[in-house]
Amino acid sequence: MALQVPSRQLFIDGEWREPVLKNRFPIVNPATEQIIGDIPAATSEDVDLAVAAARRALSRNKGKDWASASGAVRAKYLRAIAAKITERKTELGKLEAMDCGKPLDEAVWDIEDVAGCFEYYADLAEGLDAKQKAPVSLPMETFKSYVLKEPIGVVGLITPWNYPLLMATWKVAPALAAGCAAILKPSELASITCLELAEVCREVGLPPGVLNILTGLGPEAGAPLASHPNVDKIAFTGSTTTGSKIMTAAAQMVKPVSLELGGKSPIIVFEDVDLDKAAEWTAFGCFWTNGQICSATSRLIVHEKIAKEFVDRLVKWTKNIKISDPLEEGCRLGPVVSGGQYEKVLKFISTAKSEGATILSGGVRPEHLKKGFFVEPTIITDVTTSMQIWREEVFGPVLCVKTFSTEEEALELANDTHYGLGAAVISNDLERCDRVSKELQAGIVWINCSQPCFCQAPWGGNKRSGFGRELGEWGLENYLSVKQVTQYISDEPWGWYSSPSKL
Ligand SMILES: NC(=O)c1ccc[n+]([C@@H]2O[C@H](COP(=O)([O-])OP(=O)(O)OC[C@H]3O[C@@H](n4cnc5c(N)ncnc54)[C@H](O)[C@@H]3O)[C@@H](O)[C@H]2O)c1
Ligand SMILES: NCCCC=O
Ligand code: NA
Repeated sequence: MALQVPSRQLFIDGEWREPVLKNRFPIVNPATEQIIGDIPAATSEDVDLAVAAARRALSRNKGKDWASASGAVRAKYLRAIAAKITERKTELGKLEAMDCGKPLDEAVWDIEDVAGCFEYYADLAEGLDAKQKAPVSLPMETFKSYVLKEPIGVVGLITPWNYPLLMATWKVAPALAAGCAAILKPSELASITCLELAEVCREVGLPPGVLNILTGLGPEAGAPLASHPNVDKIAFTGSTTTGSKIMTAAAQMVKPVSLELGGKSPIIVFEDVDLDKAAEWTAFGCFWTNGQICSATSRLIVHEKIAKEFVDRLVKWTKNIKISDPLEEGCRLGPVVSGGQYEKVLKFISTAKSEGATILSGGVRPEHLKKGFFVEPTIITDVTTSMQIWREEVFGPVLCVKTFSTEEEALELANDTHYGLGAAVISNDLERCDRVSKELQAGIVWINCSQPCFCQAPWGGNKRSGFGRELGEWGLENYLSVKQVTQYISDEPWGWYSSPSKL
């Protein structure tokens, strides 16, 4: 059953605040196309207030309340947030499903991952205390040196709609663990659960200003955050086009950025596989989260010996996927996130057709669903490497297929992309898998699976998929600044200049 969406304001300085310009915009449930609530629309005026609140949070009590408190103190808040999220797991999962259209079972799984990620970074925050003052070995005994890891400062976190609360958490949890103060700007297409995170922070008594959450449009709320002179770093997940704009804005102030961008990831299926196991991973790799995963393995590269049988089997697996309202039991594919995204996905499919590809399966709205932004899982064959469908990210349930005859050819096809986020290889020959993994130009390689993601392991891409790594210890480093402290420990004078006392 659907839920009432809580009506919230912006979260600034530990309080709910109406946007300065008092605007709001509607939330649309993509499965029903109905308006189910509204969210506040922040503008640069609210960004200024949030940045000022974050600055105060860092300097309050000379930093002792947050930025220079021990990691153990911050870990307590992170664990309290994790506990509240776990308490509200079913409700948050439902709200997520209603907002972005992902099947309820997936949404609840995401919320569990959110709680797990806060717990994980609570552990790393505690670990940080022991790592302070790590000695650096120097070649001169007259000096000694150590390293301090300090929070970068005020960070702007800009996130997408495909995993609304999870993508936010991948940034918020390590930023807070590091001792930063943050301003989160979630996607205007799915912000409900991020506003609930604000409520959770309020309930656990997170110090005011440590996390501020501003909902609003990219150009109105995201852009002023990216270019704000008092924001010390921007961490962004979203499209390559927006990532490039953010990098340009940040460059004006030499502000560091980390960018998790789009992808067009390959999955290579060799001839020695178990067809059903490989078909299920191929379907999961592309159609999970309604195909809206940055790392979706949306280019199938299959050995020509098994191609016909494999693709037939794959079509059977996709025909078995339950497409329905995300809240219906057993749903495995919901609608894409919005009307705009629905039109975009259908346009990709019609362009593929007009360029000469074959829409082997899907490509249309499922007949039994008259409303909602639903697209059937789509498999496209007769693809050439110059076609748009091979080159550009669709961000919808669309898989394109090419065949290969040698390992070398498979790798050439796999690496034939400006992106470099994920890649998968399926084969029973594990030596081959290792060899291929080394050659794949991607930040994440899956062997005999596609998409599983653990908060302990690094996440991020190469080429136009961005740079920097989230998750794991790398995720924490994103929010830490390294300070070298070097001391002269000899009693002797330095002796470089002639001493005036000897004149
Ligand atoms: N690499 C990853 O880990 C990862 C994860 C999830 C999604 N993605 C990518 O995200 C994209 C889909 O998400 P999306 O449609 O929300 O992306 P998007 O780039 O349209 O929006 C992302 C965020 O940026 C904001 N934004 C838009 N214009 C802005 C501007 N000029 N200045 C500052 N902020 C601005 C948006 O409001 C939103 O919060 C896909 O390309 C996908 O591959 C990448
Ligand atoms: N499983 C999380 C993937 C995030 C990218 O879209
Ligand atoms: Na929505």
